[in-house]
Amino acid sequence: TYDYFEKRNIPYVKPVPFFGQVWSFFTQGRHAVDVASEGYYMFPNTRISGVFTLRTPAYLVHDPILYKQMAIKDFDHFTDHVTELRQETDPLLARSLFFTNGTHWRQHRSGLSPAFTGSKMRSMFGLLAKSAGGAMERLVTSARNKPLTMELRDLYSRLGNDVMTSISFGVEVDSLTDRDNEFFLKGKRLAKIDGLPGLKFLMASIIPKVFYFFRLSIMYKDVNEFYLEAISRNIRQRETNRIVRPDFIHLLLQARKNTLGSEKQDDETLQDAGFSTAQTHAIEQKVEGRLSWEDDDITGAAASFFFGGIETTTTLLCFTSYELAINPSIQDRLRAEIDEHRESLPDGKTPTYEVLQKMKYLDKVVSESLRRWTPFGLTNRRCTKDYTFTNTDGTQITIERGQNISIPLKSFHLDEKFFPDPLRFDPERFADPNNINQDAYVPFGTGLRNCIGSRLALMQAKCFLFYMLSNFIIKPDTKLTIPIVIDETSAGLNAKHGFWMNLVPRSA
Ligand code: HEM
Repeated sequence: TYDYFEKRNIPYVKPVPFFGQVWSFFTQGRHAVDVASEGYYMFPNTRISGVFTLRTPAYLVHDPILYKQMAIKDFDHFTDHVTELRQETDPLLARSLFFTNGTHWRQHRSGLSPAFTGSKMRSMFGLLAKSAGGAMERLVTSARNKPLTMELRDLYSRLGNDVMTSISFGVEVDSLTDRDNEFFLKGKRLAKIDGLPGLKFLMASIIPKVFYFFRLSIMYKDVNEFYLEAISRNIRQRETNRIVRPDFIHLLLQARKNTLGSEKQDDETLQDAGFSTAQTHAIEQKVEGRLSWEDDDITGAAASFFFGGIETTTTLLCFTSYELAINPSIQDRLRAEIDEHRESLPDGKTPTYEVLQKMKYLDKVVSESLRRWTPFGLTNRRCTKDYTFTNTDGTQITIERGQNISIPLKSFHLDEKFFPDPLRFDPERFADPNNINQDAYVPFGTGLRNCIGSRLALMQAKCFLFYMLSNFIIKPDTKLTIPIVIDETSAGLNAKHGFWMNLVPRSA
């Protein structure tokens, strides 16, 4: 078994007998993404390297151009993600986009894509700005002109939960005041990727076959039951009372009735959500049949927005706030841009989709934050059809059907051959987009299976930052560790000791 890569002349990380790389995951006290990407730094002169998970060989892509080819031109060889979940044990996540494969994924993705276009995002923006603006007003009131000491992951995950509950499920909650409301508590358990669920998520990604065989589940049973019941109830109410609300449930009900279209013309003229927006690829022509969008499919889709969207967007906001707190000149410059644009707003405070897109410095700050602190540092593909390519030394390599492939997005972003002085936070890298290596800059992945929610994530992060800097100056609290210490036990990217900040009201 362990001579697999030797025979193929592919450099590989030497395995610990029987455990392979899984041993390092549990013994090295390093973050899972760094352990999985270790071959990237060991073998700088190859397009791909090998690794063993238990006794099974798997690949790590080193060359962003190879990733791009696999994800676009040769997509048919790599249509799947590696994870396999059972609907009996994980009824929500097994139906969600990230975890479905094959024909079901094609039907699901082509059905959902029209719900994420720029024009749909703009029409949802009102709900988002209302939820975030209301929360910000309550925060300002509670500050009573004095600095608030807050842990920002808690704050942003509350705001994010409320926004997603509103735009996904059509329910308005206030998790700043009603701190233990059921939607927040369940949403937090749904989006949780540290502790036990994080460990299970890692297992499902690293050793998917073992995970499947033992019928393990990622999600808590009570969370599945809560959402399946809440969404079915919500759909029945809408259908009985003919309620129309510009949110995801509405769009998915349109998909069910086959009436969800895209406003192509509008989308062509609409400015995109930012430099980092993941490009849309058409897969429609390759889809056989349509998904019937049962209630459980609609719930599964909405749950995947929580699972894929809340932690990642919260991470983006936390690390951006951290950088702004320790780089006051960047914060001042961003605040000046926000103030300038706020003056042009009809009510002088509520941002619009269009105004956010006009803010160039905001876009640079967010783009750089996604590079420096990649929220989703490693993605994967499963080879669905044998694939041959040429390595840097001229040898032909064939990846066989069924093999797993990891793609180290974080390593691309922190590689000095693509981004000089990579650990420095410097929004000016994005001053001229032509200077950015766009194959290596992939915070939302690339190709037909890239992140479907990039517009929503950017729009939400920019809206929250707009409100935060309009109302507060973000300063490090004494409890904040500088430089930040990463929590190596979390499956996502998190600070070990929290994001403790002082929010100083600007009116103080
Ligand atoms: C800053 C925030 C976010 C980051 C950095 C991020 C990043 C990513 C990445 C890297 C992937 C994998 C792409 C690939 O394999 O090529 C992905 C997939 C996905 N993301 Fe996001 N994401 C974010 C926010 C969101 C939001 C807000 C949503 C939903 C509303 C979302 C929904 C999804 C889904 C459903 C997939 C699976 C797509 C598929 O398999 O077809 N993400 N995301």
